[in-house]
Amino acid sequence: MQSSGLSLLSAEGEFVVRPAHATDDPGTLPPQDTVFVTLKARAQPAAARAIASLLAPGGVAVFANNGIPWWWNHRGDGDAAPVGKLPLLDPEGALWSHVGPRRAIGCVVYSANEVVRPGVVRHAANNQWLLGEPDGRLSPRLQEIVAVLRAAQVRAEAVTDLRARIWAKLLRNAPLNSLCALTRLPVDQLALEPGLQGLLEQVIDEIAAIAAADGVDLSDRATAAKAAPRLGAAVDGSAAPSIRPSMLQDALQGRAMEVEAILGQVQQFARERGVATPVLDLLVPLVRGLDRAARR
Ligand SMILES: NC(=O)C1=CN([C@@H]2O[C@H](COP(=O)(O)OP(=O)(O)OC[C@H]3O[C@@H](n4cnc5c(N)ncnc54)[C@H](OP(=O)(O)O)[C@@H]3O)[C@@H](O)[C@H]2O)C=CC1
Ligand SMILES: CC(C)(CO)C(=O)C(=O)O
Repeated sequence: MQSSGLSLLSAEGEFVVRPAHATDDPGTLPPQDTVFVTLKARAQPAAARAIASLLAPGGVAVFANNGIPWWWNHRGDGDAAPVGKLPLLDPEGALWSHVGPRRAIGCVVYSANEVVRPGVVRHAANNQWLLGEPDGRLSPRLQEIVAVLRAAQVRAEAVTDLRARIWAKLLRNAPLNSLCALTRLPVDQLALEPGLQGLLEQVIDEIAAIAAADGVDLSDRATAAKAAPRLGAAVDGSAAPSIRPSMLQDALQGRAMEVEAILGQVQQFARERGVATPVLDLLVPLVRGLDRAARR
């Protein structure tokens, strides 16, 4: 990025941006009003101090992530309660104590991408970014950030029901990311194997049942996710190119996987709410094992 900028390759065209600053040392940057965190969930706790030190007074960190975010239990009633922290996602509470959920904004991303070489990203499908406050308010800071993104041609939207949107995206990520990582198949080839299609549908039903226990009705979306699994994250109806979900990309490169954000914490919620999840119960240890092997 320092030498050649950041390139985006896409069917809609290609462009190169030259960032004003590109550094691996956030300490060299001045305080920021907004920090976009696009780290995998697993990398966030170790970066908590660096993220916090980048924030100007009144600054906010936007966490653009798949799965359950670390701030999930913050609903606007104080951030000191230890019960708020989710140990599977924030084991030492570093995100909770250094960044703090009051300085977090969540973001659900429908945009399939892969880094093909350093500084070069291939964009496969979709461009929808749903941003929301943990307490569901349509705050001025939320609206300002969405306006900045929209001015940059990013299809961003401020939402007041982010947790429901997170559940809806999990209908795709829990089955697709895990089954693609375990089989090494891209999304468009999963449906060619009848047994995999069946598993995928069962995971979708389990996610919908856990969401229902959390007060979120995903029946229609679950039906749609089963009907068009080959579309992956496609929300615009366009034909899906071959998509390798981020967890498959991690598996192929021997990187840590987002097991807990996409599967483990979801299973934990199911247990707390008494929802039976036989397929998730099988997938969680399998993907944890895959993750362990990939990182050896
Ligand atoms: N890829 C996709 O299509 C989609 C991804 N998502 C979600 O978006 C989030 C980000 O995923 P994705 O973009 O695929 O992830 P990637 O792994 O492609 O990118 C993460 C980046 O973080 C960098 N990084 C890791 N640790 C640090 C650190 N301590 N400080 C600074 N940079 C660091 C990595 O650098 P390096 O490469 O040098 O290690 C890498 O460039 C995830 O939650 C994912 O689930 C959501 C929708 C679609
Ligand atoms: C596969 C995709 C694009 C949507 O399911 C995704 O969110 C990911 O790669 O993690």
